Amino acid sequence: MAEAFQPFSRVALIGIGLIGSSLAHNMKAHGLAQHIAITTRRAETLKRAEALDLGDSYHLEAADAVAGADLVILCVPVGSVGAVTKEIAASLAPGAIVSDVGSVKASVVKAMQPHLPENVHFVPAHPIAGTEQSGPDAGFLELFERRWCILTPVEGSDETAVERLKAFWTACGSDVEVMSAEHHDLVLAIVSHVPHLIAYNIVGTAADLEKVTESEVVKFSASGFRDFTRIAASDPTMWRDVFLNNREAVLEMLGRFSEDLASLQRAIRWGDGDSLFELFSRTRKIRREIIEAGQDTASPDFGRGPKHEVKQEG
Ligand SMILES: NC(=O)C1=CN([C@@H]2O[C@H](COP(=O)(O)OP(=O)(O)OC[C@H]3O[C@@H](n4cnc5c(N)ncnc54)[C@H](O)[C@@H]3O)[C@@H](O)[C@H]2O)C=CC1
Ligand SMILES: O=C(O)C(=O)Cc1ccc(O)cc1
Repeated sequence: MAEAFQPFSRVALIGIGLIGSSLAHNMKAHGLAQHIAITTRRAETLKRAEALDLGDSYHLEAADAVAGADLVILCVPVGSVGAVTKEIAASLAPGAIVSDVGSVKASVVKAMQPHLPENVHFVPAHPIAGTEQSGPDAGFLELFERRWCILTPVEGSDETAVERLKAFWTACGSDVEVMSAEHHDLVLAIVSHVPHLIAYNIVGTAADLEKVTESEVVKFSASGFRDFTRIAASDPTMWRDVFLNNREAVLEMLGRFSEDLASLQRAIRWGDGDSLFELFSRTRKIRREIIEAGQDTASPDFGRGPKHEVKQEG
């Protein structure tokens, strides 16, 4: 896998939650970096990262971590990337590759790019791999295996830097695809962001109803509802930032979703079983195609995840 990979001499990970710590596990296991410098806001999280032996050096100042790094990866919520980039800009080494892992891309580019010096290579990235867990304990080596990682190079991005980052993610087990930030945001709105919103909404509605039905909603909830509760347990800060930063695409997809929901409502009202059956058959086929492609859920519920109990941050 990583045989031909030329290791980075120093990789700075800014933020050491689920994604940052999973990257650290990969860099260590596959020898992708000679030195891993870790930085995060809170001393307690940094101490936990050190206890887990995720890196080679630990810094409370992001600027200290990025000094001399040839790869810098921001692994923080998308609402924080602008402020973090501003903080590190003056300490970045000439020629460094600067990347991120944010679930939204156009707003990340807009927030980061103005702060970056001309002599670094900016290549935004998004691994389509995760779980509902967060914090440094949540990461695991296999997270990115056979998952997509999307790169959204900006205009004039250095080709060698893009290829280098592609090789890095490939060495982490990912299949890499390149597209524009805008296209990424539209696609992810429907396959990831709207589904999370639906989960937050249905669990919220059920929780409100619980008061009316005296706890019976949760007590008798079948597996369909339980699957939604896993997704609705995802990190509130991260997902607040996703919706605030992919507003247009999410609203567009929600409009389409609401129309289709209304037509289902009509089919039920008028006893149109054929329409219901046709849709449910189509969707069952999609699920089977996903399983066949080996892209089923990354949830620990499905046998993937850290072997130890996950202690949530904060
Ligand atoms: N959780 C998931 O399933 C996935 C998340 N992502 C993206 O990855 C990024 C990180 O997400 P997770 O690792 O899940 O989050 P997490 O909550 O597990 O970790 C975030 C880390 O960033 C630190 N942090 C927060 N604000 C900071 C700041 N201003 N400066 C320095 N450190 C700061 C936190 O202390 C924590 O260590 C987000 O942008 C998210 O959209 C991408 C793919 C999947
Ligand atoms: O846990 C799940 O079901 C996910 O959908 C994980 C996930 C969350 C956010 C991303 O940007 C990519 C993947």
